[in-house]
Amino acid sequence: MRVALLGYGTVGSGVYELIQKNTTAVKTNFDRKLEVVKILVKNLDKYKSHEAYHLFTNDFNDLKNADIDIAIETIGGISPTGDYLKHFLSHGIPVITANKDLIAEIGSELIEIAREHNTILSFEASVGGGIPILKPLQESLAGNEIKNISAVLNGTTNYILTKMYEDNMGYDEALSLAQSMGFAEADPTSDVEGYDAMRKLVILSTIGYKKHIRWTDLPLEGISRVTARDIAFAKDENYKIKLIAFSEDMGDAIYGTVRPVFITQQSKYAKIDNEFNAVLVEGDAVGELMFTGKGAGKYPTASAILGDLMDIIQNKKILPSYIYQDEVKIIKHYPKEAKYVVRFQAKDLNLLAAKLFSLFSDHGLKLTLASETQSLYVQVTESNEKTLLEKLNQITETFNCNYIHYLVYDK
Ligand SMILES: NC(=O)C1=CN([C@@H]2O[C@H](COP(=O)(O)OP(=O)(O)OC[C@H]3O[C@@H](n4cnc5c(N)ncnc54)[C@H](OP(=O)(O)O)[C@@H]3O)[C@@H](O)[C@H]2O)C=CC1
Ligand SMILES: N[C@@H](CC=O)C(=O)O
Ligand code: NA
Repeated sequence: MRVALLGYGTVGSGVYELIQKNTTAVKTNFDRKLEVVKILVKNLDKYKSHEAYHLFTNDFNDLKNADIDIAIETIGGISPTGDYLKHFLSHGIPVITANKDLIAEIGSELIEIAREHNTILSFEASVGGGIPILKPLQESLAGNEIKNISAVLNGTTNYILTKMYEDNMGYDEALSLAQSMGFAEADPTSDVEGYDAMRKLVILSTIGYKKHIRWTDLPLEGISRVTARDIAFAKDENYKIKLIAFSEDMGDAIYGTVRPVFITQQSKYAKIDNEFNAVLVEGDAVGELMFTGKGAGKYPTASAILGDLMDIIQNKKILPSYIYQDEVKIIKHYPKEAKYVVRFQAKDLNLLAAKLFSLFSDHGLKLTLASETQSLYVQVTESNEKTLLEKLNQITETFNCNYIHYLVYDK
């Protein structure tokens, strides 16, 4: 089995090492010889002292002209990667990718090309890093109607929030650390603004509900507006803040979101820290299942790619059920009554507090003043998100202030 490796960064180098490590086992167990025959990178000079320098190239034509049985893509991004993948698939060559950006954007098109050319596209590494989740969702849970999916899906932001909470580390320092450990995307905006988690949620939801959702259609908030003071407030009140991805199939519509939420210490996510991810799936037959493990990093991600590789070696030909269907109706607000924490920043906090009491007369409010940051934290009991936002917007019109509202997530 002649493997072409596209990309040799955090994930690609991990894949290369794991292939070397498993060559004997693959020979013994499957009677196949695994061999990396080409490695595509951008900057060839970086690899001059690599023991396998002769395999490296920065010219895709070298891969086109080589005799290749499997392509593994760990470059990332949409272009030129999308064209590379189309080339392999349209020549009947199986492709494994860790690229969630590409799958969320053109996964359906790529799978159609694979189907037409009787080959495979697999992408277990694209969601939840090392956690086996796509295969269990599609194959092991095939007898279930999937009701909802909720998850911590981004290692970088979970790492940042953990370090800010546990060690009082600053946001920038925590992000730099996550980058140095290879968790973050080339452009970490994808991580911190929630795009990465949203793309993963959409991949999970498309496979789980068999309804395609565009990742740009769902409401999204990352962690860039979460302050150290918010985290301190959460700690004082016995909560934690997590970036949660959540979707629910409501029959004729889908609710889906990525947003920072408050969770209690009893939450299933309370101990999912650092680069760990967790995916909670509810099926009508099986009930709730939780999958957890390292969602980012060199070896966990390479592990998922090796899993896909073993399936291809064994000639398993199950394509992910990642297909476009009719337009799906999207619900924009959280569909259940819930508690919220709102943080306001305003000049006159006393006047703001008075206005809040008059507006929320029917709800138990708990107010906490944080005058050192000119903020007021307001805990609102059972509320409908749409109504809550109408009231909050009324306040921002009256006062010169801004706010962030956190759902208190009950899983
Ligand atoms: N890091 C992680 O924990 C995880 C990453 N992923 C996904 O895996 C993929 C790779 O991520 P990661 O390994 O972290 O990224 P890196 O930035 O560490 O590595 C990217 C690699 O791709 C090469 N490359 C970049 N652009 C080109 C190009 N135009 N042509 C040829 N080669 C190119 C780079 O070459 P050079 O070395 O010369 O610069 C480098 O070797 C992404 O899709 C990411 O989202 C998925 C799960 C987890
Ligand atoms: N940047 C991603 C890497 C894995 O997908 C993350 O932090 O989770
Ligand atoms: Na995975």
